[in-house]
Amino acid sequence: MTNSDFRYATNPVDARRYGTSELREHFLIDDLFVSGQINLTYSMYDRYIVGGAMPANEKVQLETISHLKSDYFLERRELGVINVGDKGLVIVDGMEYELEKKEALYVGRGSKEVSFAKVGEGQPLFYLNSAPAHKECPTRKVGKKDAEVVHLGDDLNSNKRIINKLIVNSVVETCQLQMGLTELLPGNVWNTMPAHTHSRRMEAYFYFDLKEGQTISHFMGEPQNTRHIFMHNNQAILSPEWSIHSGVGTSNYSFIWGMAGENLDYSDMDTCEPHELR
Ligand SMILES: O=C[C@H](O)[C@@H](O)CC(=O)C(=O)O
Ligand SMILES: [Zn+2]
Repeated sequence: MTNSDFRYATNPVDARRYGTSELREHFLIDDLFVSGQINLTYSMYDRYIVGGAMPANEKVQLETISHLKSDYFLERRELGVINVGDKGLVIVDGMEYELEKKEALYVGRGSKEVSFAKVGEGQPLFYLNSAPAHKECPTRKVGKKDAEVVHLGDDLNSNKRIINKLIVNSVVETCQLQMGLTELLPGNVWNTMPAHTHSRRMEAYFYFDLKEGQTISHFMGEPQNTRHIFMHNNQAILSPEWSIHSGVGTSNYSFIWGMAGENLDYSDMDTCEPHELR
């Protein structure tokens, strides 16, 4: 069963008045993985969809949702899938792609049947991002060895991390989707600091591999007008194009970033230095 939720976009001036519950209601996505279900959030930020697929013993099929008014989900869209659980299968029009934890699959526009399945007893958890697509690009698996890897940060600033660019245009052709996975090394807790905005693209973060009982304070908002949202393991958050997206954990963790919008230029960011934040 494919379930969907809808979010309007918020402008930065209105967002300044939001309290804790409104921030959580508009930006936090906390119900991604439900056994035997696909849960999707359709947002008005570049019509980006964020979701999760958790196959039970039966495979679970990606169905179209009412917001798309399409015959099938990928009629006018592209899809990025990253597995954050045990080994699993993504089946695209009869072709099986086996994904280990932290491996990705790009699924091109026009693919009619997409389903998710277990391999043996393990529980795969497929994190999904989708954006409107103007043309068909070939479906392709991106394993961890195919990633473009960047090392950022250092121990002294508690932000030593590995950026694995998975679904980016130097690795796989896409229309507007970009996705990757960042791993904080033990003892390091800050992601995306110095923070940045990119008004050409929206972004979504999905935090995982956070240890039991720990939390992440995610920072959003205009650089001079920030807010925080406490997040737990396996939760996602929408970042409007005007917002920073950065976080600090009570322990280390990993997260998936996904973006869509005007360009495919990962480095097109406006950086905010730590002392400039308010
Ligand atoms: O626009 C790019 C995204 O925000 C992330 O790739 C940043 C990130 O993973 C990091 O600095 O840790
Ligand atoms: Zn960003």
